[in-house]
Amino acid sequence: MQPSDTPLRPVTFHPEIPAIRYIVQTRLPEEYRVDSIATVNSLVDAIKCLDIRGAPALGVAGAYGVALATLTSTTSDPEIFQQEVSAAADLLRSTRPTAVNLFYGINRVLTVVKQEKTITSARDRAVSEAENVADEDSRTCHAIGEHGRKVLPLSCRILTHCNAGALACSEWGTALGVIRSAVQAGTLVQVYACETRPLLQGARLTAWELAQDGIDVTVITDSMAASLMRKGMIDLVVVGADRITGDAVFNKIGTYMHAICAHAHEIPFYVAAPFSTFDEESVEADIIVEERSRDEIAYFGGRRTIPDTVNVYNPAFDATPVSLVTGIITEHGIFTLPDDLAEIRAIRKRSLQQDHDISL
Ligand SMILES: CSC[C@@H](O)[C@@H](O)C(=O)COP(=O)(O)O
Repeated sequence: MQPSDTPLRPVTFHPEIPAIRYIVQTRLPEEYRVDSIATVNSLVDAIKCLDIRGAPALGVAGAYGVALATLTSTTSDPEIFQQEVSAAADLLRSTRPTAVNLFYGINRVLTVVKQEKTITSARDRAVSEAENVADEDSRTCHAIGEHGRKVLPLSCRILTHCNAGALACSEWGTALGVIRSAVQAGTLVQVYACETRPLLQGARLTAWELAQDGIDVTVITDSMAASLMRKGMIDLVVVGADRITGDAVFNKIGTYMHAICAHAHEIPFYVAAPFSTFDEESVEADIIVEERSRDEIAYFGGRRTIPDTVNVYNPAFDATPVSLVTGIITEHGIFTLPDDLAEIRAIRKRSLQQDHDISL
């Protein structure tokens, strides 16, 4: 079991080996296991099967993956080296299409690699930029927590969906970061974690994380949420996001249903996400929603639950129109769309410029 006094980091990089270590999230809660991988191909497999998952953690894994590619390349030709690292980045980009943070992390490291003339300097820059992506994400999550906790009443019952916690980030979490910061500041919080069909990230991961921290958490099935709201048992909803376009928030399938129910019951619905989750120049229709395998729905606990001849539709995410979102809690404060679009654009432009300046 994870020692309780160290921050929970689901993915870490060990350039001296070189290897990426990660908490095998598909094994939780039965087993807390940390595995090690030494190739980009193994990282691709770990991402595809959701051993590593959650938007910001995918960004960190993508960044580490590109850094790993620089260290595992055996060529001494700088041109071939650049080609190999770019091919590894393409492979990592092909793993999951919806969470924009994955592309953000990969591109940050690839950009610095491309600026270097020698293999040695490219490796050094890649390793330190990948660590920057991870460290920035953990600072960002703490800032999101600080901004978010201020909107919570002193005692509240919060509904969340999927896992937007430390396991989905570098540490602390986005939605669960808000909860952790609130608890730390003395707010009395009771969390209802929706189990999150079909892969149960809420039941397996959110419940595990919060229980580890001694935070009051109760798991409910996804279909119970509306009824709890109607009974006055929920004060607000906080979820994470995989991508935020100018008009919609993409998050785990089922999120939209909670947003509609919250709206019907006049319950605030917050999204907690870093700026790296914004894709504000796109709109909902531009985004590819990942469709996952039939077996994730057709089997439960190893047993078949659907006749073989019957179709299954398994989109991993849904889109919630921004009109249903009370506020987007970020590291720079709380925003609403479309009202704050210009400000979001300006902040994004400034931080992209900063990244550029730092990397030159
Ligand atoms: C801070 S994580 C936000 C989202 O990535 C999370 O809510 C989610 O939908 C994760 O989906 P997953 O398919 O488990 O990667």
